[in-house]
Amino acid sequence: MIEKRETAIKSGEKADDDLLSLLIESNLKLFKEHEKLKNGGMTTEEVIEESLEDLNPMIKVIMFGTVVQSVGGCESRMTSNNVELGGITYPKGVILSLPILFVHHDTEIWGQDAHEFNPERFVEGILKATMSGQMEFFPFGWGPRICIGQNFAITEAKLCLSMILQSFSFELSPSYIHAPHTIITLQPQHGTPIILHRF
Ligand code: HEM
Repeated sequence: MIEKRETAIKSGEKADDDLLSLLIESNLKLFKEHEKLKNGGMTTEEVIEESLEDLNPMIKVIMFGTVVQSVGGCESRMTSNNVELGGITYPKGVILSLPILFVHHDTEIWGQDAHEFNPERFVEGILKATMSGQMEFFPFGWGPRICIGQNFAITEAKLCLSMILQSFSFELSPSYIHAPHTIITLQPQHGTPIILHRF
């Protein structure tokens, strides 16, 4: 199956709209730059082996998420007819997306301390944390295209933090530079150097 699809993609045929073709296409691109390819190419086994071993699992997840969002997202997020939302009429063909970062920092929703890291605002639940009492916190998106990794990501974060906190206390290193930026999710541009103290 892999060989058949690879031949089709290499000969310029439009790839099928499914996961296998997306993976083969991105693998072909990656392996074009791979040294081994210059020495006669790779077997299907090597492609499978390499794609499983060489690719950092997190990069695979991000690539997949990005591909799914850019390929599938545009079709499902585009207005198919004129629609009215919040008093504004959008014509057919407009791509709508949720400005998560802006909504999460809106002082009209969260109050004057919207820009402060204050997890205690959620102490009585998410609805009570907003001025409107409405659901306006959606870090993983919402609706049918909500992040499929939500439960995994939350469990992983809780697990990692609780394992670290069992053995270490930690503080932010003075070398930390506060420069958050967004690549799908909000990230520290220069990393987050921390100093660990073993108990
Ligand atoms: C803190 C970690 C994460 C955050 C904040 C996050 C956030 C998001 C957001 C905002 C979306 C877009 C939802 C939408 O379009 O409405 C999304 C989609 C997606 N995420 Fe995540 N995500 C995280 C971790 C993960 C993990 C660990 C995985 C996989 C194991 C993952 C897989 C995906 C996939 C496949 C989609 C596309 C879903 C679709 O369009 O149907 N994410 N994520």
